[in-house]
Amino acid sequence: MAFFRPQSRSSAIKIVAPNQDPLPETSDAVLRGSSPKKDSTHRQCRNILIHGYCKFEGKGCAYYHPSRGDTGSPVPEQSTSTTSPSLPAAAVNAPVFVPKSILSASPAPPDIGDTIERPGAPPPPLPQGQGPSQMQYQNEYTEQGQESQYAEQIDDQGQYGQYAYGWNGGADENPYATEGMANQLPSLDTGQYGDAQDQHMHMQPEYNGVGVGAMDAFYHPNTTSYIRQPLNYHLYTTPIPPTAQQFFLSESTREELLKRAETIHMPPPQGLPLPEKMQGYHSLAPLEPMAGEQKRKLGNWNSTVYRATSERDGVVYALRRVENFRLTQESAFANVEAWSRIQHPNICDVREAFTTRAFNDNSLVVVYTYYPNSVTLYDAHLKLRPPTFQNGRVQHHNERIPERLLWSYIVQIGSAIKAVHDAGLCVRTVDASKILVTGKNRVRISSCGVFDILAHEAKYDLAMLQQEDLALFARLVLSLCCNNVSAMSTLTKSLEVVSRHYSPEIKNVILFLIPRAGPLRSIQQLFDTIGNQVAMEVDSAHLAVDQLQDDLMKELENARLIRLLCKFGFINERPEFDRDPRWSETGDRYIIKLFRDYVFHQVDENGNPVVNLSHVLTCLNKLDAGADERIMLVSRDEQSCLVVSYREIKSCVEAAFGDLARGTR
Ligand SMILES: Nc1ncnc2c1ncn2[C@@H]1O[C@H](COP(=O)(O)OP(=O)(O)OP(=O)(O)O)[C@@H](O)[C@H]1O
Repeated sequence: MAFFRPQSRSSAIKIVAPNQDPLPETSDAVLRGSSPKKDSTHRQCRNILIHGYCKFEGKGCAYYHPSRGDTGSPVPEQSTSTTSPSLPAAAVNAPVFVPKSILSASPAPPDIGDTIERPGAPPPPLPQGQGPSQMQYQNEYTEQGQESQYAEQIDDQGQYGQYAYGWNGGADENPYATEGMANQLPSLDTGQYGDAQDQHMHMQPEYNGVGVGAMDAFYHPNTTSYIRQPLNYHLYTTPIPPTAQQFFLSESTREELLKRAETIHMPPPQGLPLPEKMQGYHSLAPLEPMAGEQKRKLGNWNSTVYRATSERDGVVYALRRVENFRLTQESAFANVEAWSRIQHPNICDVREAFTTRAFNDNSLVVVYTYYPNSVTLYDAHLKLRPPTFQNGRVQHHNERIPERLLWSYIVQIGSAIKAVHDAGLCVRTVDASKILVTGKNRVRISSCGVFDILAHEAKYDLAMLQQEDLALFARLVLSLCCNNVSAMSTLTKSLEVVSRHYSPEIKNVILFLIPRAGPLRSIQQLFDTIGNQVAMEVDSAHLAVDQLQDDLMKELENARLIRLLCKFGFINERPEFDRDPRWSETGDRYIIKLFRDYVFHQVDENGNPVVNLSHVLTCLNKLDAGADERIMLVSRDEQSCLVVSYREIKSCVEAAFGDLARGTR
C-alpha cells in the first residue's frame, strides 16, 4: 500500500486545531504550530501564500509581505472570489481549501483538442465523415488518371505499354477492417495522425466531464455548455490496488503490433535495381530473394512480391509482379473487379492490377493488402527445419500440427474457397506457398486473381476449375497432416499417417475432397459435414475478439490519462502567462503544483524517490473522475498543508487549462 501513503514529509508537520489567534485569514487555511517564530519579520506571511494577499498587511501583521514583482517565493495571486462557501472539514481537523474555479460561474473550460474560436482563426478541420472519403479520393484518382476502366498507353514502339485496373468498392464496408490493423497505422506523412487525434479529442468531454468544446457540435448537436459530472465507472469500488498490467496491452499483443509497425515503416534496401516510382507506388522493397539470386516461380512464370507505398493514401501494399507478361487483350482484367469485391477474412484483398514497363520489361502487377510479418503456410509448417536434439535423440521432423489448429486451417481455408466459389470464381492458388499466416492461427489465401489474368486465353470450365480447387485443398490438408508437400504422391501411406495421428473426421475430409468419379461435389457439402468444427472455430474467434477488446479498453484508459498529463505539462512550470511570471505558481495553479508533487515527487522515510506507477495511475484516475476523496498536499518548505478533494483539484486543472486554451484570463 505504499502508493496510498501520504507524502512522508508531511509527518513532520504538526497538525493542530486552528486556534483563536487574531489572525483570522491565516487560521482559515493554514495549519501551523501554536507559537510564531521569533524571526517572523523574515518569514513570508502565509496569508500571501494561501490567499494572495493579507488584509493585515501594514495593520500590524508581523510577517514579511513581498511586493507583487517579487518572484523569489511562490506567492498565490489575489483571489477574485468573494463568496467562498466553506466546505465541512469533517475528515481531518483542518481548514478546507475552496478553489476559485468552483465559485466562478465562468463557462466550462475547453479541453485539449477543443477548438478555441479566435477572430480571424482558420475554420476548424472537418471531422471524419465530413471531408472527402477515401473512396472519393480513389474515384478522383480513377477519373483523372484513368480515362476509362482500362487505361491504355501505347509506347514508342507501338506496344501496349500499361494497362491498369483499379477498384476499391466495398473497402468501406469491410467488416474486418481492423485486421491487418498495423497496415492502417496512422502515418504522419498523410496527416492521418491529425485526423485520429481530432476525432479522439472531440470525444474527450465524455471522458473528462469537461464542458462542451466548439467542435462538439459535430457529435452532440443539441448540447449546451455545462459542467458534466463524470461517470462512476472511474471510481474504484474495491481497495484492490491496480497493477500496471491492468492499464496496458498484453505484452504479446504489444510486441506483435510494434513489430508489424516496424516492418511497415522500414525503409527499402538501397542499391537494388528497382524503379523509384511505378504507377503511383514508391519505396519498393522485395519480400523474397530477387529474381537472379533465386528465380521464384508462379506456375511457369517468374514472379516476385514487393512491398510498396501508395502515394495516393500513404498505405503500404503488397505488389506481386509477374515478369515478361505481354498483354494481348483487355479482357484479361475482366475478373479483377470481381476479385476486388470479395472481402473475406481469409483472403488477401485484391486492390488493383496493371501492366508496367517500369522494370524494363512488360510486367504484370497485382496489388494486395499488405500483411506485415506474415509467412507462408509452407514456411510455417512444411519447410524442413535443421535437425534438433531432443530427449537424447536427433530429430529431423517438423513438429506435427495439433489437430485443433488443423481444423482451424480447414475451416478458414474452406470458408475462403466457399466465398470465392459463391462469387462465381475459382481460387487456383490453394497451395501452402500461397497461403499466408498473417496472425496467430490466422490464414489468408494470397495471389488471388493472378491466374485469371495470366491464363485468360485458355477457356476453362468454371465447374471443373472449382473441382480442381477441392483437389488442391485435399492435397494441402494431406501435406499439413504428414508434414510433407508431396504426401499426395504416396496417398495410401500418407492416409495411414493421418489415421495414426488424427481423428477419423480429418481423414474423411481428405477423402471427400480427393477427386473421384461420380457427381460433382461442392465446398458447401464439406461444411455440411463439419458443422461442429465450424462452431468451435466461431467460439475461438469470438474469444479472440473479446481478448482484443479487453486490450483496447486498457489503451482507452491510457489515452484518458495521457490527456490529463498533457494538461499538467501545459500548466506546471509555465514561465509566464498573461504577463504574469508567477502564474503557474499562484492561485489554483499552486494547488496543481502541490498535487504534481504529491503524485510524482514523494519520497520514502529515507528520502529516496517513490517511483510507483500504481500510485500515479490511482491518483490520476481519481483526479479524472473528480472523486470526493480528500488528500493532504504539503508545500515544499513543509510549512503549510492543504486538504483538498480530487474534485477540487480537477476544477483547478480545468480552470487553469481553460485560461491557457482561451489565451487570456
Ligand atoms: N499480401 C502479402 N502481405 C505480406 N506479405 C506477403 C503478401 N504476399 C506475399 N507475401 C510474402 O512474400 C513472400 C513471397 O511470397 P510468395 O507467394 O512468392 O511465396 P514463396 O514462398 O516465395 O512462393 P514461391 O516459392 O512459389 O515463389 C512470402 O514471404 C510471403 O510471406
